[in-house]
Parts: sequence; structure tokens; C-alpha cells
Amino acid sequence: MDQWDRRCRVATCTVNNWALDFRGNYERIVKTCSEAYALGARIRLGPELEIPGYGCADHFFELDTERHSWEMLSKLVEKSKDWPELLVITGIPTRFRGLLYNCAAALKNGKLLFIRAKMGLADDNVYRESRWFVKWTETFKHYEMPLNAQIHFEQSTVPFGDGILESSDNVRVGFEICEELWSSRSTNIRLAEQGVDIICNGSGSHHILGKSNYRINQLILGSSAKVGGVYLYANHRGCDGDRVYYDGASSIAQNGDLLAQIHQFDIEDTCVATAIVDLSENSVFRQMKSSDRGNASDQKTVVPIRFDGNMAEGVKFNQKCTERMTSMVEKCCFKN
Ligand SMILES: NC(=O)CC[C@H](N)C(=O)O
Repeated sequence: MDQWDRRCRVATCTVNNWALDFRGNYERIVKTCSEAYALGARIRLGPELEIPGYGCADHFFELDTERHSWEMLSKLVEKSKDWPELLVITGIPTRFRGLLYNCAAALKNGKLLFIRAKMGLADDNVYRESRWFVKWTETFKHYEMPLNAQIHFEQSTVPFGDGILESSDNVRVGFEICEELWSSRSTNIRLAEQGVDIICNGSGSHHILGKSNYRINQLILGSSAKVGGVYLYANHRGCDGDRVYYDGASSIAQNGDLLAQIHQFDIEDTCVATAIVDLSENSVFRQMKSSDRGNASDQKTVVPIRFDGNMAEGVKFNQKCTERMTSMVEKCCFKN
């Protein structure tokens, strides 16, 4: 059963990573994890495919891109022992059954916990993801994937596919990778129905005039106002070698309110934002909507992937949850 006091500090970040700059990308990821950890965060989310860089394009056809990405992931898993209480979510291409998937990887304290494969690929506009990747189609199913013996991990397998993570103190973490939010069948709906507390969206979303207004106000805040829960969104910022500009604005929202946001345009290579959220507010918010309670109870219960560690402790009872940012300020920021 959930505990009553469920305050947790969560972190999102923006990185200016470069396609194929494996070492540089690794350093920037480490910097954001260290900063998030120093601020007391229990989870740190990074953008889509942040290890190789989002815009590797046809380099995703080369095995070296995967290989070097996994070498960096192995280093990051080892490094995560420096931040034992921090759940790190990063982005990496992964081959399963001979097919290449665009994935989020979850790791903590020296252990790779889960590889979650993207379930809706982006192919409109400038996106061409299905040229290199296939989508995962088995909802809430995962398999034990053997890890490549040529790369060092202290484990021989990792769960791969779709699923929900659950901490020792029952905080549920789910994944919706970029385009899955844009789809009218957004993953966040079924995650909320399973009582997911924190929805993680690592994205590679480029700048078009007016797009971030839609992305933040309609999609992120709109979804979170509808399904409830904490919504962590991380985006790249800058040009990563391709001909587009990613426009950051990594955000933290809860139950329709914006709690924190990193600038859309800036010259910093890395930025971290955190917020203290009371996860009990998710239950209260969802409890108030009887139609959704009915929909949720119709769904089969998904068995989560458990991991060691408490997420909702370490925040003192008298520490206030982060103030809500006003939507007026938000809307002014996002005419673009
Ligand atoms: N990387 C993606 O999945 C991109 C999704 C979305 N269409 C966007 O423009 O942000």
C-alpha cells in the first residue's frame, strides 16, 4: 500500500548533445546527473537517444553507432554508483531479435534496470525514424534480453520491451517516448490507468514557429491535466549535426500545472531543473474523476518491474512542494 507522505524531488535536463560525439555526450550526461543528485533529486530524465545524439541519421545503419553507445552506457552504469539513490533515464539505440529500437534506458546504482522501446515512431515533417528503427508493439510486455558479453555489465540480462518500474516504496515510473505523446492514442493514458506516478518523456523535438506552444500547453499540460500524475519532459537544445535546431524547454508538470521549465533558447550546454512533488496529489487528482477510475478498473493489472531504493523519502515534511508557475507567464513564453 502507498505511504501517505510521498514527497520526492524530480529532475529533468536539457543537453546540447552532438551526433556521434559519444565521449562528449557521456560527459554532459554525467554532469547533469551529478547536478541533479547534488540537488537531492531521486530521478533524472534526459532526452531521446541522448547517448549517440538524436540526429545520427544513416549512421544508425552502422553497428559502430550501437557499439559505442553501449560502451558509454556501460560506463554510465558504473558511474551511477556515485549517485546511489538516483534513478537515471537516458536514451540509446538497442538491438533485440536482430531489429533496432529507439529506447529509453533506466539505471541505478550500478545496475541496468530496464530498456523501454519506443512504441510509435516519428516519420512526419523532418523525421524519418522508421528508416532506421522498428517500433515495439507488445503493450506492457517485456523479455529478458541477454547483454552483449563484449561490453562489461555486472549482470548478464536486462528486461527489454514495454513495462512499468516500481521502487521499494512503490513509486511507479512509466515511459512515453517523444512521438507517443503526439499520437491521439498517447501512452500516458494507459500509464495513468496503471497508477503510474511519474511519466518520463525523453524527446528529440525540433524548433518550428509555434510548435513549442502546442507541445507544452496542449500536449504536456493538456495530457497531465487529463490523466494526472507527474510529467517529466526532456528535450535536446541546439543543432546536433543535422539541419534542425532542437528547442529545449524541458519541463516538469503535475496534474496540469507547470512546476519548472528550462529555457527554450540558451547558450549553456547543459541545464538541470528540479521540483519537489507530492506524489499523493496524483492519487487525489485521479480519485476525483470517476469516469477515469471506471476506465482504469476495466484494465488488467500490469506486474511492474521492481527495483531497490526509496524515491519518496529524503524530502523533509516541512519542505514545501514547488510553487506552480502561472499559465499566463507560460503562454507568453510560447508564442514561438
Ligand atoms: N522525436 C520525435 O518523436 C518527434 C515527435 C514530434 N512529432 C515532434 O515534432 O516533436
